Amino acid sequence: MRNELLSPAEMAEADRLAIAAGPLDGYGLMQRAGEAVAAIVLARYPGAMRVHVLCGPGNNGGDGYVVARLLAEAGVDVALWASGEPRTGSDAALAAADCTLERHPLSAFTAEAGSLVVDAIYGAGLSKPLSGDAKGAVDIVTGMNLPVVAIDLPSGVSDDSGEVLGSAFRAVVTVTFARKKPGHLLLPGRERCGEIVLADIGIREEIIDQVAPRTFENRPGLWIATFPAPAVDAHKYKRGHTSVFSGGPSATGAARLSALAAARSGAGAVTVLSPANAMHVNAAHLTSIMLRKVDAVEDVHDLIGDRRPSSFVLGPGFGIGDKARDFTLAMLAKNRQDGAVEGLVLDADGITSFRNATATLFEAAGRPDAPALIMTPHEGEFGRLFADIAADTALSKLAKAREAARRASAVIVYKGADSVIASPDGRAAINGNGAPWLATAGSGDVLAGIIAGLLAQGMPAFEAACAGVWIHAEAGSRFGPGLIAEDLPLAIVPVLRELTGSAAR
Ligand SMILES: NC(=O)C1=CN([C@@H]2O[C@H](COP(=O)(O)OP(=O)(O)OC[C@H]3O[C@@H](n4cnc5c(N)ncnc54)[C@H](O)[C@@H]3O)[C@@H](O)[C@H]2O)[C@@H](O)CC1
Ligand SMILES: Nc1ncnc2c1ncn2[C@@H]1O[C@H](COP(=O)(O)OP(=O)(O)O)[C@@H](O)[C@H]1O
Ligand SMILES: [K+]
Repeated sequence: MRNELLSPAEMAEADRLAIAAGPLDGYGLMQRAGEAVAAIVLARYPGAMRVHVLCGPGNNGGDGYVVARLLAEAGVDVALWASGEPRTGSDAALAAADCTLERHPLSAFTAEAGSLVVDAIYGAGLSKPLSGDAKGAVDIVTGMNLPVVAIDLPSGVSDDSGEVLGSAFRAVVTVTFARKKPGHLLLPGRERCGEIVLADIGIREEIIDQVAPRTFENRPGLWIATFPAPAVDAHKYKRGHTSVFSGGPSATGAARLSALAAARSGAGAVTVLSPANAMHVNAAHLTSIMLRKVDAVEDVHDLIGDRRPSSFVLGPGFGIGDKARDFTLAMLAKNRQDGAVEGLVLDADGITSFRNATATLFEAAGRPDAPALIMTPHEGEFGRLFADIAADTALSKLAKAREAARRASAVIVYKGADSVIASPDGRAAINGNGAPWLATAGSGDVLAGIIAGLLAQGMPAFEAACAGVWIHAEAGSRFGPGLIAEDLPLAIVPVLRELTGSAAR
């Protein structure tokens, strides 16, 4: 299954190109869409006493008229409710003309317990918050807790941002066409869609290739081709060396979590870089992970010269201030070529340290041949580096991450229940396999370590970030209740095993 997500403009373009290429015209695509929805309704609700089909004035409503006609032809008791007249000459007007069922005004909508609702009020064309008869219908259906099958999107959910505009249906199943849309994955939209069924309406792969979408669902297919596996003649440094900066004596655990995660993700060698006064604490808790004293910037240069770690993590438990800034800039000043530093994962305190020095950081990251910078902010940290972007209510989480990545010349992992990974080259992915069990202290430290471990093994920065987010989320979701961050490095092992198996096929 392909992973592209289509924005409203891209979906409209795909429709246009598909119609131009034939053989289906706009009404033909609409009939395919309606057929797909009717088939789902008949398969999932064979015993539905009554189906209420709610049609809006646009093409989403057009799909609804097709569904109403097909269900009635199949012998279902259908009640048809309409909000507004389809525009003369539109595909929806053709669909409405072909549907001879009696039409009731949506403003008079009533339903009975045990009935099913097909929501065809608004889809991709949603332009403002639901009001009037549409909002009234949502209130009635929600109040009665009736099952809803949504066409394309639950009405009220923005397909671009996943925002709920005013109010929205909560669907059991949402049937969408050609590809999913960002609003199916971004919160709160994802929660309103229920199960998402993707229907083929005859928009071929070549058409999607022509549209060339830059947004993806974060699934293994997106990055498995670059997922690392050790070569037959691998030795530990060849598998990749990750170094993780530790905080002072009372803040060392976070770095060790990152280090362990980097090692589990396959880096052949991992070193914790510790201030002198925390060496004993770290030494007491490390076994296979190496330890090295690093107090000053010169120590960072020496380490890179001697041990050549290919990736770093800086931030977890590190402390905020000059030292974090100096170390970060020292690493970003190295050249990537000749196998020197591949990249740096900047997390937590590392991010916050640049709150008042963003231009310096972004400039360093934007230098040609600079190591890749991957930043992993949660919402609070994101606002510290990108206050104006964070405050812009016109931007979706996807657009915010994308704009931040471009500005910072960095891969941005904008964390949360719907993490977005964005590359400065414009690609972005939305993650959907997480679970709230991951909201536990130290979980982010583990994520930073997994990404750095993959980076050290030669995975490109965007792919490493996407893979890290997916693996972390998958491990946490499978583990479930009781998860603490210490469990995560081991919990990723079965996930890695499956990925390695599938990469080998
Ligand atoms: N031929 C095609 O282009 C196809 C379109 N498809 C369907 O067409 C849908 C998109 O159709 P449209 O672009 O006509 O858009 P919609 O049917 O989603 O919306 C129709 C119009 O309603 C108005 N509107 C939007 N939100 C409103 C609100 N809150 N209050 C009052 N009025 C509002 C707007 O003027 C909008 O253009 C897709 O979601 C999909 O279901 C599918 O049939 C596949 C083929
Ligand atoms: N409700 C949730 N559902 C899924 N993933 C979540 C949820 N809440 C947090 N996460 C994930 O858990 C991790 C938490 O990281 P972070 O906020 O940095 O925590 P910490 O600083 O304690 O390590 C992130 O990867 C985030 O995406
Ligand atoms: K809808």
